[in-house]
Amino acid sequence: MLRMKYVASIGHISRLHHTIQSRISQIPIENYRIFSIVAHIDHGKSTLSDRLLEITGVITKEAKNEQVLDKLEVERSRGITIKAQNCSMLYKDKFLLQLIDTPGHVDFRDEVRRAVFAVDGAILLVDASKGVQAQTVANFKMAKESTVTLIPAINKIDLPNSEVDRVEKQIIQELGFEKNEIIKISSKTGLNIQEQLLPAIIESIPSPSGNTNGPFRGLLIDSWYDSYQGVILLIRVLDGFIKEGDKIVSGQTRKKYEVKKVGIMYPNETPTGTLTTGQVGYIIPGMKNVKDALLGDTLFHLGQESKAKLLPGFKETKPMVFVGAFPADGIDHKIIEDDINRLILNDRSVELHRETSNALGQGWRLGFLGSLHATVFKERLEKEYGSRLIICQPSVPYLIKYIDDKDQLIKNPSEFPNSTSRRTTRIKTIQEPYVEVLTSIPTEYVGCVIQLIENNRGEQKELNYLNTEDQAIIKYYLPLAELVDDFFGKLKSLTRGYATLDYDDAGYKDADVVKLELLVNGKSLDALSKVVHRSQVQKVGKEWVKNFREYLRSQLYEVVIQAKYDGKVIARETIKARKKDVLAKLHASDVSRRKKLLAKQKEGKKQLKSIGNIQIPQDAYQAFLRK
Ligand SMILES: Nc1nc2c(ncn2[C@@H]2O[C@H](COP(=O)(O)OP(=O)(O)OP(=O)(O)O)[C@@H](O)[C@H]2O)c(=O)[nH]1
Repeated sequence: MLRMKYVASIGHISRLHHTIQSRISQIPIENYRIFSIVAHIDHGKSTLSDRLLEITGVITKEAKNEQVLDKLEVERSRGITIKAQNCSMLYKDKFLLQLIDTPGHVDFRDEVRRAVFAVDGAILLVDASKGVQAQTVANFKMAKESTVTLIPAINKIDLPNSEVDRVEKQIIQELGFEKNEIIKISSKTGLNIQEQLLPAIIESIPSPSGNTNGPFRGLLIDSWYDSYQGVILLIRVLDGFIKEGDKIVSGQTRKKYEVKKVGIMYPNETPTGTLTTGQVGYIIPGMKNVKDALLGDTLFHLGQESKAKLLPGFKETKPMVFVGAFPADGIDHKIIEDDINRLILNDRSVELHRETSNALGQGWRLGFLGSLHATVFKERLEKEYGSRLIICQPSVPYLIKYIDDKDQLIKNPSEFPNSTSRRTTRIKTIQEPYVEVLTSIPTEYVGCVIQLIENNRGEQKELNYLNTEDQAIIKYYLPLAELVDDFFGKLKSLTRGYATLDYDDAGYKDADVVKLELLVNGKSLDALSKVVHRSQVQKVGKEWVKNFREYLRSQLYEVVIQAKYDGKVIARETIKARKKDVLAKLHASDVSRRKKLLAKQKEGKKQLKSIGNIQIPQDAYQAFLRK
């Protein structure tokens, strides 16, 4: 019975797919639109996507599908979009609207960049209660550079504290739009979306260009791994068409594949058997390794590659925040490694290397795009696999330049050269990564934010007051190490949550940095080493030894905790030995038993000493690192 029901539902699904395909085939390419939504974090992209999906019938209102395109559990629980998703929509059976959703957080800027590269237009969404923010400006500039058509829209106009006129003025004066171009909507209630936003998408965004009869050319926009189907590629067909069974070749890797399945995202994978010029959809090429899917790659029909032009491709994302990770007590190394590898299948920007620490044993060094990316990954690991990890403090890569013009990138602080090796290895300079940051704040906070930037080794570049006069945007250079060290948290608390921030890579600059080590009874705890600026070394060293002492339970032996750099001890704390009275319960006259117990205690001490070890419980590391 159950099986028949299942078969019937499969039949129903395949009829549905067939209907969608025949409906799409009636729509001419002039009525296709490929667009994206870009905005500052939380300004409502995912909510607007939901409304568009509802209006076009992809999802029903009753289904209460909130943030349908945020498919990862952590995206829903944190209410942020991490992985860009795509969905095709049929509007009144006359238009094929193809949306590429984008993540809002700055760590995922490259995903936004890719989406913008792959579309013909974008909706620039601004929250009516918050106005133009750092990421609005950054996204606006990025979209302008790639010459996509922009539709400015003020969202959340239903909010009682919305300031539509003020925000409209900002958009006109700061971003240069005309008053009549700006659309005012509520993604929550749906106000003006069908009446004004959809017509604007259709009227302003150009239809895709491309040679429908030419040799097939596909732009690889995204890829993900499905445990049943393998690697899935999201492509935009630039010329020609692709169908199931076609043999294709990658322009960048020259690897060949046979296309097993072809379809559109509606909102999940929906087979159509073919994709034609101007359509965005997925193909399943039987690719073994997701790393072979180079985003921005051009795909051709096998044998036709010389007849069509290869696109320049996208810049590969580089991990910039590195974290040591070790299995917590009782967790199997192999099991957790499998879990991490499974997660990486779907997050190609994570870098993974094995690493061994004298203090924490066998583990890994993971590279992430930013500190939120690192936190989200850890949360996913815990939520999706229930595994537990000890995560070390994040660090940034340092570039060592040698006299003989060789360069070396150090991603693990424990490998950072100390002063002796600096002299012997003929190092010319050491450089650290910088970012160019945009921060928007209410004007009353300008003074204290500039102070914070200076205290964190930042260098102010520009200060602009938005013409509405209550908002300022500061542009400055900041060492990435400072940004990673909760700079945003400090900025938020200083401005009572009003500050917003966006950053972009600004290359490497010379840095006076040293390796700070934490020693317990003379032995360096490598996993805790940190590279710090010379001006901060005393302060950090003192804090370190004090904090670590708090988390170490008293031991049978005296414990000396030291912070050391360049061969010098700069801070020290001592925990006195805990005396265990082994004779406490003994009767005074029991001399032989007394001697025996004292001898046993002596032997025990000798054994521990011979190991030369102090028992540092793992929760001490965990508590220390969490602080
Ligand atoms: N009142 C009101 N709230 C809205 C509107 N649009 C979005 N919101 C709310 O604003 C919050 C953020 O919305 P999201 O759609 O998650 O924002 P987002 O831009 O996708 O966020 P990221 O994916 O993290 O960049 C949610 O609580 C939404 O319910 C609106 O038009 N009116």
